[in-house]
Amino acid sequence: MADDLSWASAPLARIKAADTPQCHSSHVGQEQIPVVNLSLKDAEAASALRHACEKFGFFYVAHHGMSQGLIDRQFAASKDFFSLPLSTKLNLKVDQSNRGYYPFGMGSAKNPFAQEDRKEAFNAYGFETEPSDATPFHGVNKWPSEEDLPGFRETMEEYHKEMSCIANRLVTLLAMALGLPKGYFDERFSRPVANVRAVHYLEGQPSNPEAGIFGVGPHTDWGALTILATDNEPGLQICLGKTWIDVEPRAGMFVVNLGDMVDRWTNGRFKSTLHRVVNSNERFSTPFFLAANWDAEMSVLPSCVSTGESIPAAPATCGAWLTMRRRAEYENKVRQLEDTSLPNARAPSPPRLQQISAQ
Ligand SMILES: O=C(O)CCC(=O)C(=O)O
Ligand SMILES: [Fe+2]
Repeated sequence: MADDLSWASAPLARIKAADTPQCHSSHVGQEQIPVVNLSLKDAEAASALRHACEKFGFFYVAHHGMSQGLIDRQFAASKDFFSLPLSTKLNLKVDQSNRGYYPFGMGSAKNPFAQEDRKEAFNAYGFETEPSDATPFHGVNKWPSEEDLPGFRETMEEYHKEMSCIANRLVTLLAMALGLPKGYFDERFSRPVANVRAVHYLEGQPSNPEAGIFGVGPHTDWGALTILATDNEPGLQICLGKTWIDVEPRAGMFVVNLGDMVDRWTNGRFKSTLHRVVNSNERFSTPFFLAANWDAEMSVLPSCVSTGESIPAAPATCGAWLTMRRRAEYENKVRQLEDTSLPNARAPSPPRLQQISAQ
């Protein structure tokens, strides 16, 4: 795996570092985010998908096939999890495996100039390796015991499994939308790095974009695509042109966005769009992140390169990509902490764990 991080901070045309400030203004505008109806025949759905991917990188999916019952059960399970005593949750704290509990105040602020994201989260992957596996994103999931939270694991695993089916359909449509054979991407998603993340934006912790305080700071997703379920609380915004656009929750639909892998494979034809969460109230959301196989290639699709077009450098495999994005984020954070001239040095620190712990 290459060890050079220079690409991560270089102003690359296509590969957006997490801190690229495309959307300067705090102006929030309106735009119709398209809906892709998954009950349509493949060709029709693929055509709608193509338009959405080229223009927005974001779309709703309707008639996706997941029952409202399972969506509701997942949110109920997620709320029960976050209501556990902090000490129980902290026993499941994330490590290099990226599995388990992200406490509030530790976070993964993706914008290094912002403060920590105002959220707590729980992460579980659809694959496991040996507990001793020190490869980033590998290892075993960290579930609360059945005694502490009966049925939580079963619900989240069922949700993950059904989300994987929707994701597979989207991957097929993605290939068709690019004019490729239906099964073109199947091989690179045969053992995907896919995870479900329950997220809780805390009550009494409203965002304040001017002060650099966010539910989630501006970022692009690292994987191939993300399928997001939210409660009825707004907050998600995407950067179109130079304006932040609200993505309102819509009953019965998920929000889907493309991540950096698809942006890279298509050389920017299909967009991984900058987004953030600006919330006023308590909010729950559950993104399902689909990345390709660990060893899948990051190379640009031949059909997406015109003669003479230059292609920015990038790691060779999806695993190397994920590892570097994570490391770049971490190193940015360290740089930020060390550099007192950065804006965050002047902003007040978020309250630490003890201060917000109601348990
Ligand atoms: O909670 C949301 O609406 C989106 C969260 C998000 O963008 C992320 O976790 O990558
Ligand atoms: Fe995201």
